[in-house]
Amino acid sequence: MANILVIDDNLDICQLLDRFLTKKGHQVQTTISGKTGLEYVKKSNFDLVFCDFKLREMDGREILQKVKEISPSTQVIIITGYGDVKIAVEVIKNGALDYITKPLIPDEILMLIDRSLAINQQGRNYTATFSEAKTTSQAKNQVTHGSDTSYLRGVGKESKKLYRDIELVAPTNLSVVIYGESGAGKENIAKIIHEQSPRVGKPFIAIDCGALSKELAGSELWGHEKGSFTGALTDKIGQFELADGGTIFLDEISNLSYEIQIGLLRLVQERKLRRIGASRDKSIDVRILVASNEDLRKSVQEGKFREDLFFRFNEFSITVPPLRERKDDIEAFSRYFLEKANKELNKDFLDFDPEVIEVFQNYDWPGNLREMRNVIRRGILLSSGKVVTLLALPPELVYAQKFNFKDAEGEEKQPDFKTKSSSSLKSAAAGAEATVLRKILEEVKYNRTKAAAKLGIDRKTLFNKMKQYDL
Ligand SMILES: Nc1ncnc2c1ncn2[C@@H]1O[C@H](COP(=O)(O)OP(=O)(O)OP(=O)(O)O)[C@@H](O)[C@H]1O
Repeated sequence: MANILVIDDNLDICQLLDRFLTKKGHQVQTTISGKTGLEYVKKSNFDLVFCDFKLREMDGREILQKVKEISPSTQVIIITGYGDVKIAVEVIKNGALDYITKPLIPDEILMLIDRSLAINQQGRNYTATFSEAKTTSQAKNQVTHGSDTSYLRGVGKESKKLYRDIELVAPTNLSVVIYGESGAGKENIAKIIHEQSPRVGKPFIAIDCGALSKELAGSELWGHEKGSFTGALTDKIGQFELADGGTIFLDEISNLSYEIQIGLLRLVQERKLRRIGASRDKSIDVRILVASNEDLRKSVQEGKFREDLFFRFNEFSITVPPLRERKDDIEAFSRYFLEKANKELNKDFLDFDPEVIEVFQNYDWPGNLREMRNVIRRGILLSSGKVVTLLALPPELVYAQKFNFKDAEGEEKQPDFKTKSSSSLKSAAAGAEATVLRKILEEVKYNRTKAAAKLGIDRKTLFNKMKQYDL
C-alpha cells in the first residue's frame, strides 16, 4: 500500500484517482491547489505525489522542487499533456521519477506506483545493509548492487562507437563525463561502465544533483554527525561513504552549488571526506562518473562550474547520441521496449504495425529513450489484439513531423497525409485537428473567444474539442 498525494486543478481527475486508488488499497489525499498540496507534504509522509504540470498558482517544476526540499524521499510523477512532453522531460532532470501523459490510463498509474515503491524499498534495503547507517533520505537515489542492468546495445554506427568507448574506459579507474540529452541513456551507460569495471559487485549509487536541495546537499553527499545542525537528530552516512569501493554517478553535475563543488574537489584530490560536524576525515575509494546535458566547458566559461573540478572529471568523455540520431537502432529499441512493457504489464503483444515503425523513424524524440519507453507502454495499454497500431499512439507524435510546418531549411512545409488505412485516416484527422487547435490556442494565448472566432466554430464546440484533446 502506498501513501499517495494527487495535485491536479481538475477536480474530476482528483476524484477519479481518489476513487480508483483507494479501491486498490492505497491511502490517497487529493487537492486542486499546489499550495495546499505542499502543506500536506509538510504534515504527512507521502511515498508518491502525482502532480499536474500546469496548475493555476504554480507549475509542476516548482512543486517538484519544493516537495524535494520538504521530503527528499517522496517520489514525484508529473502529469502532462502530450504537447508538453519536452517540458516533462526537463522536469525529470530536476528529480521527478517519471511523467505520464493524459488521458490517464489506470494500469499505467498502478505500474508507476509499483515502480516507485520498489525504488523506495530498494533504497531502504540497501541502507539497512550498512547497519550503523541512520539515514533519513537515502531512498531517492537509485542503488544497484550487482549486475541487474538489462539494456540494448544497438547496431548502428553511433551505437558501435559508443560501446567501443565504454569498453575502452570501463576497466580503468578514470573519471568520465557522460554527455547526452535527457532520457538518452546516460545513467544506463554509467551502470554499464560500473558493471564492466573491477568494481562490479560493489555499490553503484546514482545521485540526481538537480534534486539535491541547497541546504541538505552537503549532508546527503558527505553525511553528518548527530547534533551538527538543527534537525541532525541522528548520525547519517553520506552517499559517498555508502558508495565506498564502488562507483558514484552524479547526474546533472552542473547543478551543484559552488560550496559542494569545493567539497568535491577536496574529495577528488585527497580521496578523503569529512562528515558535517565530524572532527576526523575518512578515506574513500570511489570512482566518479558524472553526466551533463550541457557542455561543461561552457559552464566553466560562464563561471557556473569550477575549472579545476572540470579537469579532474574530464579524464575521459562519452557522448550518448540522441535517439533521432540512432535511426538504425529505432526498430530494435522499439521491440526491446515492447518486450519490456509486455513483461511489466503482463501482456503478449507480438509486434508493431509497420506504419508505427515508420512514424517512430520520422519522429524527433525530444525525450529520447524514456519517451519511447513511455509511448510504447501506453501503446500497449491502448491497443487490442496483438499488434500495436497507429491509433494507440498520441496524435501529436503521429503527425509531429507532418505538422512541424518547417523543413530542414526552416521553410514552411505543407502537411503531408500519406494515410494507408481507414484507421490511420481517423487518427490523421484527430491528429490534424488537435495540432491545429493547439497552434491557434497558443497564438491567441488560450483566449477561447478569439480562438473560436479564428477557427470559425462556436465557443462550446471549441470547449468540447479542447476537452476531447486535453488541450
Ligand atoms: N541501451 C539501453 N537499452 C535499453 N533501455 C535503455 C538503454 N538506455 C537507456 N534505457 C532506458 O531509457 C530510460 C532513460 O535512460 P536513462 O535514465 O539512462 O537516461 P538519462 O540520459 O540518464 O536521463 P536523464 O538525463 O533524464 O537522467 C530508462 O528507462 C532506461 O532504462
